[in-house]
Amino acid sequence: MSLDWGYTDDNGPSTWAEKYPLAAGARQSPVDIDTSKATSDNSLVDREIDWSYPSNCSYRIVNTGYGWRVDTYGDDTALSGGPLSEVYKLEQFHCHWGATNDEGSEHTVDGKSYAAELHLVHWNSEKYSSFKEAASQPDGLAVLGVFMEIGNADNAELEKIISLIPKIIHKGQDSQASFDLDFGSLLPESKHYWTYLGSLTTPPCNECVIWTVFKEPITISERQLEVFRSLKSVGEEDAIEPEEGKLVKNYRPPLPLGNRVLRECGP
Ligand SMILES: NS(=O)(=O)/N=C1/NCCO1
Ligand SMILES: [Zn+2]
Repeated sequence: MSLDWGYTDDNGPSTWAEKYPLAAGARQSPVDIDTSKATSDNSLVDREIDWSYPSNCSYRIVNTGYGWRVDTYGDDTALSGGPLSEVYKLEQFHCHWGATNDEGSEHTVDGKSYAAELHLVHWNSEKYSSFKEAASQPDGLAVLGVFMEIGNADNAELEKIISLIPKIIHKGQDSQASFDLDFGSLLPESKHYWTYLGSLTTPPCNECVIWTVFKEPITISERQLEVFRSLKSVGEEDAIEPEEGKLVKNYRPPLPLGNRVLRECGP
């Protein structure tokens, strides 16, 4: 069964509002980060953003049909401070990329795209009893956005995930693995970021996300990015030509910031 949304001309971002009306809202993500509009806020400095993730844990990686997603098991994870008033738990992380290296990130900075963007999705476990409930609330989710640019070397931490992708080439396939993932290495050294109120960038595009987009990118190699692009959006049983159904891009282009406030922490 084909997806009722995706990233092709037939089911891509320009069509989503037909089936998912929230996608046409005024608090949508991603946005282009116009650095001239960013305002500093001392409260972001006073309460430094802080995270705690386990070093070794079992994870499930799944091909959702629109990318890879690593489901974590939330316990022993915590994200707090910065723009957040409560403690949030890590639910999952995933990535967005493009067909070529000059596109792929969802957020852009002064019109510049990066080659990919990593999203660590957290939910407000202090106020709400489940991820599903939190995803229906304006302060329910906190997503960390990390830009990825092409570097000469492989990203060793990402390689632990990328090495599993050949097991989930087709939509619906998953793989269970326990590995010692150093999340700290998936995040940039600098804690400087932009933050604004937005939405999920995938349907149903709920306007429930407090976004934190780090200013400093991490690196990924061209080879590693090509592995992302080898994923397929169709199931193994879907008889299509080998080159068809490749997930060469899965990013939503920016939406208007409108009258939302864009704050920054750090130069
Ligand atoms: N790209 S995103 O905004 O993180 N999208 C989602 N969807 C479910 C959880 O995060
Ligand atoms: Zn995402």
